Amino acid sequence: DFRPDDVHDEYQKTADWLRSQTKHRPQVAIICGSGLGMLADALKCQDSFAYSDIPGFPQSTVQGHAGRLVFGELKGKTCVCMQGRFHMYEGHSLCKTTFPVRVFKLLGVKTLIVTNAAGSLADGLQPGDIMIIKDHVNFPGLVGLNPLSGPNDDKFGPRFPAMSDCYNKDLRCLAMEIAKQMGVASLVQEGVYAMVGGPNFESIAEAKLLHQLGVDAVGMSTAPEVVVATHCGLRVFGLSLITNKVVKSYEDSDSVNHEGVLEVGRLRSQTVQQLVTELISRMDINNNSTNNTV
Ligand SMILES: O=P(O)(O)O[C@H]1O[C@H](CO)[C@@H](O)[C@H]1O
Ligand SMILES: Nc1nc2[nH]cnc2c(=O)[nH]1
Repeated sequence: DFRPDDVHDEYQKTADWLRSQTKHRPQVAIICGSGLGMLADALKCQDSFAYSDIPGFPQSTVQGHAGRLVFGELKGKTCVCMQGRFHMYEGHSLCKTTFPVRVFKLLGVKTLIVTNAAGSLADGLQPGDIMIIKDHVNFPGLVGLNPLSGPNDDKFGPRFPAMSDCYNKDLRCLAMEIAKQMGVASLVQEGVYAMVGGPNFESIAEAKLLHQLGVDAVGMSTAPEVVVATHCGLRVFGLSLITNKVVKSYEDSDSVNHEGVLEVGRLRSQTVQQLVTELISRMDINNNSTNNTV
C-alpha cells in the first residue's frame, strides 16, 4: 500500500546521502534543458555526482542530458544544477521525473530555476530567442497525469495548491532588466509554455490548435517540476530557449529534429548562461513563500 511517510523517507534518504557527500548547502537549484547543460560550467568549487551513483535518482536517457548533479558556488550563492532532466516520455512516472525537486527542498533550496528547449508557436518568437515563462498549460496535468496525484504528502504542501502565481513576478522583472543591461532585450520576451507528452513533435493540426489556444512555446517537460516546486513553496523562475518554429502550415517544408534543438542550445549557450548567472547573483535569496511544512 502507498504510505506517504515511506515516500517522504525516500526523498529524505537521497537528501541525507547528498549532504554526507558534499559540504555545499544549496539555496538555488537549476534544471538544465536540452542542450543547456553548460549552465553548470559557471559553478566554482564543484562537487558532482553521476545520477547512477545517487540513491533513489532516476537515470537520464536523452541525448543532451548528461545525467549529473553538480553542486558549486556562483557569485556568492550556493547552487545545485541538474545536468539532465527526466521526461515523462522516457517512461518515468511523474513522481520520478520530479523526484529531485523535493530532494532540493529537503536540502534547503529556496529558489528553483527551470530551463528548457522549446518550439515557438508565437509569430514574434524566433529560434535563438529566450522566452521568460509567465505561465504554463500543463496538458498532461489537465487530464490527470499529475505528479501530485495520489495521497497528498502534507509535509511538503497542501492537497489543493494554487498555480496562479507559480512563475515569480519579481524574478521575471529582474530577468528582463538584466536582459536590457546585457543589450539582448530584443531576444527576450515573456510568454506561455505548454507541456505536451511527447516524444513526437507536433502534427500540423496540433500546432494550429496550440497556436489558437494562445500557447507561445511548446515542449515536453518543466510543468510537472514547477507544479511540485510550487506545492512545496519553492520560488520558481523559468525560461525557454526557442530552438525551432513549430511547423503550422501544410505549405511549409521545414521539419524539426533533436539535433537541431541541441545546436541552437550550443549557439545561445553563452547568452543563457550570462542571464542565469546574473539573475542568481542579483536575486534576493530570502523567499517569503510560506505554504510549506517540511
Ligand atoms: O524540455 P527539455 O528537456 O529542454 O527538452 C526538449 O527538447 C527535447 C526535444 O528536442 C524534448 O525533451 C523537449 O522537452
Ligand atoms: N513538443 C515540442 N518540444 C520541443 N522541444 C524543442 N522543440 C520542440 C517542439 O517543437 N515541440
